Amino acid sequence: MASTTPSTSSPVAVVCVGMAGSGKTTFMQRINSHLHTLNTPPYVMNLDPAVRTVPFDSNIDIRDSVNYKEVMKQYNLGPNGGILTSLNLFATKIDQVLGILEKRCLPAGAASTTSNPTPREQSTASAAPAQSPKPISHILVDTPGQIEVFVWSASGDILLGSLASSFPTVLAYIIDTPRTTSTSTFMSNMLYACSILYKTKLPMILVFNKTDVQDAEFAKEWMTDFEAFQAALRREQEEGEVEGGMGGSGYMNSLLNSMSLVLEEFYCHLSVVGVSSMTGQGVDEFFAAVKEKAADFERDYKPELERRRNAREKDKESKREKEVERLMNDMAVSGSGQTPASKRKPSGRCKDEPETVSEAEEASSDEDEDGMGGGMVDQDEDDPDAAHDGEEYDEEGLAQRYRQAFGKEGGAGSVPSGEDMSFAKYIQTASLNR
Ligand SMILES: Nc1nc2c(ncn2[C@@H]2O[C@H](COP(=O)(O)OP(=O)(O)OP(=O)(O)O)[C@@H](O)[C@H]2O)c(=O)[nH]1
Repeated sequence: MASTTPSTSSPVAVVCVGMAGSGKTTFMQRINSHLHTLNTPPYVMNLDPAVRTVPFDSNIDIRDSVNYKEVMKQYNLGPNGGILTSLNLFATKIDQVLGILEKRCLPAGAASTTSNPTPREQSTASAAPAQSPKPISHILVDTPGQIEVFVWSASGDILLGSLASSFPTVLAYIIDTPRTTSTSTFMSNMLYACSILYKTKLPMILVFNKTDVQDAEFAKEWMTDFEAFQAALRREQEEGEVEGGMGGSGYMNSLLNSMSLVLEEFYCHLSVVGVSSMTGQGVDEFFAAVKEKAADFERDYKPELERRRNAREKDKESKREKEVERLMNDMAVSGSGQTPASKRKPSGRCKDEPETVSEAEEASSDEDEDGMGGGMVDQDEDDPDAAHDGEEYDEEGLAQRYRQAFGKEGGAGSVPSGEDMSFAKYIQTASLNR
């Protein structure tokens, strides 16, 4: 997978997520036209496969690669399954997508991969920001309305993780302000935002949208002043008691009270802006928050991302080493003078040694479950030449792999003797008997 260390001149990726109808697409349209007005056109990606029309020009559009309706038909899926599968299919092209993004958006020489332009790129080449004299400062990403399909799916993980490995990435969580004025819907929205922050581990901006209909000051106050939230809660309770509504529920109130205390810490990590995608009010404030969060990404989030990536690599490496060690042990068990006599059967075969390939595979998978070894797969993953399919998985290939394993561990002089090859021999015998 392509990975480039983002430099300070890297564009910032702004990923818009939010509940259905919160105004993601309208917001994207607004910030897109704002950047065009400033003569700093962004690079735009649409990841919503189900949207019929997009009110802005996108440089990369998932609908060019995946036909959502066809996916639903072919896999016999409903709308959400169709979106999820379309995203999965698109995620398989992430290397290509990153290649294009890096080529178009990173300063010359910084891109780690190259790629051919997509048909859309070719067709919109004249309007593409790549041709613009100014470097790209922002990558804008619109996501499907079904927020959970993107945020909680493996493909969403892959897309966000890949983006963040190449560019400072910021989440813009769009909130429908007029529908968040009650303490309970406000708290539900905050908990959802908290879960996304926890899941993605990316810096987040809360965008209270539609401020032309409902001012967002109340929300900002609730997030900074615990007592203001409590007062609103009491007010709702009194109204609820008068009207006999849910506001009077003692359980709900104490839960909301506690949640607001718990979330105080979470609020500190967020930037909050009120925006009207209709009028453009608050957009400057939003871009100031993007700048701040991009700096946070470089300072706090990137080292953590790199730490996790290194830990994954280390884990992979140690699994590979364990696997080679296991093979060495297997061969030692079958070889002469290396296994204690007490552990051997009279035939020379260890009592735990499997008789057939399927037994060996079972044993290997048992070990994997126990966390004892990474299996053969890891080795093959990193050695495409070692990849095989049924017919080619012959004894010669096996012998060669054993020789390689020995060569790696014990040097050229440690190629096993005829007797030491007994493990390979029994596999040969087993495969002849199959
Ligand atoms: N008054 C007002 N209406 C808005 C604003 N932003 C969006 N809307 C309206 O909210 C509705 C939903 O907007 P969209 O942009 O389609 O929302 P979305 O989140 O992209 O929707 P899905 O992708 O279908 O989930 C539309 O009717 C918009 O016109 C705003 O700032 N003010």
